[in-house]
Amino acid sequence: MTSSASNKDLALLILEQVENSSSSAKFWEKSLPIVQQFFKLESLVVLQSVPPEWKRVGHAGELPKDPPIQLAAEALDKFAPSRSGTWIALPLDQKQVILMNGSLSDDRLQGLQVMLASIHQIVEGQQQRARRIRRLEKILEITHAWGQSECMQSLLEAMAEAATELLAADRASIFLWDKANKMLVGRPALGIKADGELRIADNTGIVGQVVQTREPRRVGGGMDDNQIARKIDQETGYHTRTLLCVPLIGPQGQCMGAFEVLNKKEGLFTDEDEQGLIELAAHAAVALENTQQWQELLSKHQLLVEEAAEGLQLIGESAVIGAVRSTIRRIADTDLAILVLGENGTGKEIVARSIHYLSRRRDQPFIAVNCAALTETLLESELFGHEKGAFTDAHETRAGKFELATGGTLFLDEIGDMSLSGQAKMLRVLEDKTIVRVGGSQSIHTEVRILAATNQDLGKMVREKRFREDLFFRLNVVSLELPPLRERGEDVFLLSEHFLENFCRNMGRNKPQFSTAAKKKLLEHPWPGNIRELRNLMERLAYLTSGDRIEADDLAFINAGAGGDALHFDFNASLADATRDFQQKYIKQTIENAGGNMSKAAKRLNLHRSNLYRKIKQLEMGIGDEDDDEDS
Ligand SMILES: Nc1ncnc2c1ncn2[C@@H]1O[C@H](COP(=O)(O)OP(=O)(O)OP(=O)(O)O)[C@@H](O)[C@H]1O
Repeated sequence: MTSSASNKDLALLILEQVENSSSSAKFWEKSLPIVQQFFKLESLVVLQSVPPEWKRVGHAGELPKDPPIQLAAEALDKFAPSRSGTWIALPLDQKQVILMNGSLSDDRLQGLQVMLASIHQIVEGQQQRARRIRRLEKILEITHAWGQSECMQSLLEAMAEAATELLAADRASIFLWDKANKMLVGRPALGIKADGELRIADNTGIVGQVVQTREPRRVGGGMDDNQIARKIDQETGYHTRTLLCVPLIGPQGQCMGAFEVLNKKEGLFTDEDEQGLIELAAHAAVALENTQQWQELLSKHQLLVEEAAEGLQLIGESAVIGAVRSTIRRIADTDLAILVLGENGTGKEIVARSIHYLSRRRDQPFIAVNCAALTETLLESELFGHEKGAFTDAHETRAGKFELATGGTLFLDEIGDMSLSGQAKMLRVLEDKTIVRVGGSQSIHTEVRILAATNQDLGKMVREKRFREDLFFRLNVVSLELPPLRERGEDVFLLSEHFLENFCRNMGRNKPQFSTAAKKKLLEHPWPGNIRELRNLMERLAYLTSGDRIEADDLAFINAGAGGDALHFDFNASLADATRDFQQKYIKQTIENAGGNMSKAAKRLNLHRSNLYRKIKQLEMGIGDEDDDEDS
């Protein structure tokens, strides 16, 4: 470099090094020799203050054994050049100082300071941006896996590990805020082996301050050291030297706790570390909230499964029901296809549900399809789903029952009513274990357990070629036959008590007792409608009787149910009309059962005799004119 070269030439030369340097150390390595040569200096050293030490960032010329550190400190303190003998100290920013050994006029020194400080600022800015990009890339890489985590403990551990790595710290903990109990729960907890959890009051130490103020805190290196809660250190057996703690702010702006890192491996936590931890904490809060919600959903789901399983009571002490129960227990946890046989209302669906809830599929869906209720075209789309536009009404793509039941159980009720072409499609799916949605072309794998039920004689249907033999064998690996209610003896009474108890509880009334005659009547009835008929009768008794006893006469309409018109409802009628119709029939039947004795009928209906007449008039029944009444 010629002596005529100006400060401007020097600046351009140094700026060139900014472009070509990948780090601040590289920049100084390249630019210090240029400065040294330009000013004919003996040596230069760039020092950075890292309390309580000084770190050498770069040098040119012969490295002095004993650089005048005191001079560097003085220059930094007053933020102006300082001289001592042939040494000059020039502050570059709040932390860095350049020490030069040589002769330099005050004028040239001032020009050099302005130039170096500006270029240093450019270098630092560039380096900061590069570090920020690297940090964000690292955070993205780290946090990618968090979104899929379903286990809180392993998520917290992964977060702590990521923070120690990102900030070159020794340890990290996440404190979740249990606001209701005013506690902070730290996990993973340092030195606490018992359950890996550290519980402290939410106003304790730096963590307490951070959650209360929602402001980050940095402590250590002599500054505010007394604020470190040594009580926690004593408890954990760990010595905290430096600490950085930021709040965990959830997606809705709520403070969920704090993220804390301890003991930076070298020096103190910096502004950039703080920024990095804030960014990491933002991702951590989202992942924690998702995992918390997921776990809440999971436990709610498990609670619902428990409730559903507990609510499924297969009532009955008869030998036949005992045998059904023991078969269910034996086959439930296999994946065998089971065909449940029995008349309508004998409990086929409740048996299928019991099998599902006793199997390892209990946490997965139980999906029931009534094959009789679906037309042939509907059946296919219902079972296998359809693609958008597959037919006129297919406005949306919809998954079929097979897909919805994946992992669980598919119950095909009234399988005997499935058309032959439906049976062929069903057989193909059972064999291939794949379905294709209507209007689609992609094969979708399904993994479901099939349970089927029918009230028809499938063997006879096979012989008459109305049911495919191959499908019959596939569905009928094990068959379970449910006897009609009339063959279950005393079970009728147990079921009656069970249903009546449930209905009365729902209504908030005490369960009435059956008289001996009423019980006899229940046991003698042929129950053509099976358990459903019995259940409906108990519902009506719960609503329509009011005393604490049920007499045989109260059961009058079970006979009517078998043949008469009392049980036939017009389901097109409004509720008001249906109620009126029911009341008319019920009163008429009660009067008949009482042999036309209006006082007896009124007593049975728990009405005053005159009120019964008023009711009859109001319902326009045209019977039992008060004057015609012969009883009393
Ligand atoms: N053993 C039982 N214990 C308690 N409740 C039962 C029992 N069996 C059946 N039920 C109840 O009786 C009603 C009819 O039972 P379910 O629907 O299981 O019969 P189903 O044979 O599937 O009828 P369908 O053939 O009409 O489909 C349901 O309310 C069911 O909960």
